[in-house]
Amino acid sequence: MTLAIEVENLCKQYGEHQAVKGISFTVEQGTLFAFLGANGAGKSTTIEILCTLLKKSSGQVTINGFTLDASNQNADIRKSIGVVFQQNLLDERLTVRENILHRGRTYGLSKKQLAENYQFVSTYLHLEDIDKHKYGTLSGGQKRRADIARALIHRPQILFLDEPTTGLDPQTRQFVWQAIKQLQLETNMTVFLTTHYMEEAAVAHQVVVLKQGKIVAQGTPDALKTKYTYDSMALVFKHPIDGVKWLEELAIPYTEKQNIYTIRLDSTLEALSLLKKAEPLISSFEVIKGSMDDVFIHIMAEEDVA
Ligand SMILES: Nc1ncnc2c1ncn2[C@@H]1O[C@H](COP(=O)(O)OP(=O)(O)OP(=O)(O)O)[C@@H](O)[C@H]1O
Repeated sequence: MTLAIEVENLCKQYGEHQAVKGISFTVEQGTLFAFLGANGAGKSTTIEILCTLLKKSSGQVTINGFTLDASNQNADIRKSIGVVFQQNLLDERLTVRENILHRGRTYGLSKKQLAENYQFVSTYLHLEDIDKHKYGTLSGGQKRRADIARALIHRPQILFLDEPTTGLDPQTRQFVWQAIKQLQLETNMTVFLTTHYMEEAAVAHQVVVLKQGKIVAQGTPDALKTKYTYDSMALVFKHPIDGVKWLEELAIPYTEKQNIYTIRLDSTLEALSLLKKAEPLISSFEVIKGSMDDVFIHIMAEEDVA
């Protein structure tokens, strides 16, 4: 196992305010890593430190084997990463192609290499239809594609994405997200992502949840779901009175809302045996899997960390 990112006891102080309070985690090379937290949890601060844009107050960070803030190693880190921020950074007056090629030249890529890399990013981000358009004239989704392409032009080993799909309509969001996932899978690139969309975090290899500058949960999406959520089944009875009697006879705890009775399951399979028994009584049912949304809501509702 090769580690792309190692963070140990990282702290960041803004004057009196401690935004990041001694966090430690690692990211395996070639994986999709989701860094979650409510607004103000310290995600952007952490990303900016890892990307060499902000000085840490203390702690150790290693990116692609280079030590942050060690002599001359920040330049090596910068060459080995690509970053997409929440705000757009490209020049509005230049075309998409001009912007991206200009960026590539700053890495000292040869003409041939630049052309090859442009072809590579264009394939994943589908730039064909926008590459001659001025960046300033593009829609939000088109800009995002160009932003990601710019971050990839030097073929970095790690791509940092700070809320890459925020503000996009659902269709565009899905398009951008598919491109990111495809890239990660096919090129074995490490993707470090912050997002407020839990369905994106649900496909990550590893998730870290930050709250008020501290890590409050981490693990695979499945492990987090097992720990913080449960599956349930919603039942609609033909006659609610009979349904309630049945639930009470079997001592099954339930909640009721608008004549929909929800019960907790130990596993989705438990639904099968219950449904066999309940079949004559019910008019419909739904088995509901615990989701990453539930995980996030549960963690955020827990006692505040000191
Ligand atoms: N330059 C700064 N000076 C002082 N405080 C700052 C600065 N930047 C961020 N903060 C504070 O540090 C904390 C963490 O902010 P940060 O932007 O890292 O959070 P975040 O998790 O990325 O939030 P969001 O999801 O809203 O982007 C917040 O309380 C914020 O107000």
